[in-house]
Amino acid sequence: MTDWTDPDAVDLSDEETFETLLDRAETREKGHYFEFFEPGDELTHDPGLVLSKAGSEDWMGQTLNHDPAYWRPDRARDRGFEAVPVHPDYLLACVMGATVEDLSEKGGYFLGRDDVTIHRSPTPGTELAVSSTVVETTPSSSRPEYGIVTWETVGRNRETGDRLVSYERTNMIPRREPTATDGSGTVTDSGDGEDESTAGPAVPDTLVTPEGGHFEEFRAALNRADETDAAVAYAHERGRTMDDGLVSGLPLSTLNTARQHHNRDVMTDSPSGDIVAYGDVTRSIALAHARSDEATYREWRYDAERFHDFVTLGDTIYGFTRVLDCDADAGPERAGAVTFEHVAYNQHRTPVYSGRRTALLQRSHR
Ligand SMILES: C/C(=C\C(=O)SCCNC(=O)CCNC(=O)[C@H](O)C(C)(C)COP(=O)(O)OP(=O)(O)OC[C@H]1O[C@@H](n2cnc3c(N)ncnc32)[C@H](O)[C@@H]1OP(=O)(O)O)C(=O)O
Repeated sequence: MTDWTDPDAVDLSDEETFETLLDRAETREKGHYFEFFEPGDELTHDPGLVLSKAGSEDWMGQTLNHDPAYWRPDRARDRGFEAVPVHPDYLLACVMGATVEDLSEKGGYFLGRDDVTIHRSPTPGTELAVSSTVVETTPSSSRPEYGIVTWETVGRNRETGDRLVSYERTNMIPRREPTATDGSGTVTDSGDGEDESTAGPAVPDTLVTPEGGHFEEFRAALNRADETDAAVAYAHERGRTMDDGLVSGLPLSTLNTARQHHNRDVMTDSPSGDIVAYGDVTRSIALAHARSDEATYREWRYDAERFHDFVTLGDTIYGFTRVLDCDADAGPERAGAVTFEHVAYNQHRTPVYSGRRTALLQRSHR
């Protein structure tokens, strides 16, 4: 009998031997298929990520979120923070990153996120405790190899138990067993008899741009638009091309093990055909473009976030913003709340992300 523990019993450097071995080997799987998730299940995510100054600054630098309140103590104090906090996009990515191994490492795409609230602004050194509850599981009617899963996730300060971030997120998750479906999707008839292909999209004739970045300038722009049946909407000049650091580096630095971002071999045979950018990186870049054209006081809430199309290496992400509402009474005296719809789009002008964001903007006279 061969002694298979003998190091010389098998030549692992021989291609044919190695291939035969690989064929026989069972692969120890990572992540979970759609069938694993049941509504009501609670999952505690093991990675106890510690938020770091270096991680936050790297995220900010790479995504063009160059707001000095998140690295300069004097500017942080001016903005009402007791100490320099980590950037909220980095915080959100760290909370989400810690969930990926349990929720989505099997390889589904991030489709959207709702009810995102930044409850607190933690400082570097804060250790995260992250948990999720399965909210809903639905078979996909158009893609029999996938199901749709929604989870509610909460990221807390492990030491104090305080909530830092919470949200509901939806992913396409591969099924272990594809379902029987015609896979055709449903073609619906609007029923009004109008030929939609020639009607053209409904857009305002006039788009108004705020004259500055403070709360009053956004409110004035909305008032101006209201008088002239226009919308307040504008594009941002900056663009950021997706390189390796953004597509693979940033997700891995926040413990996001989704293969979509770092395994080109597996992704060749997937709907995107290549690795894709982490949704939170794409989103953060579009928000950075928008923030660079406003006097942000605080990030607050996000809703109806949707990822419409793939972003791959070499794509360039631009930003477009529509202003939806201004609320002078929300927040402290020195700021007012503005609700935006932000769109990230690529070099072909294809929207890849859209989402609503409510932020507190500084008032100009305070
Ligand atoms: C983190 C992380 C992973 C990532 O970050 S992945 C990178 C970010 N995400 C993407 O790049 C995906 C971009 N999206 C797309 O390219 C397309 O949406 C996609 C995935 C190709 C699918 O396109 P389809 O045109 O085939 O289909 P739909 O977009 O209509 O959606 C497929 C089914 O999902 C349902 N659905 C979509 N959005 C939601 C939602 N927000 N909530 C609930 N359900 C949603 C939709 O109704 C379709 O259902 P069917 O029953 O009709 O199949 C990580 O790993 O975590």
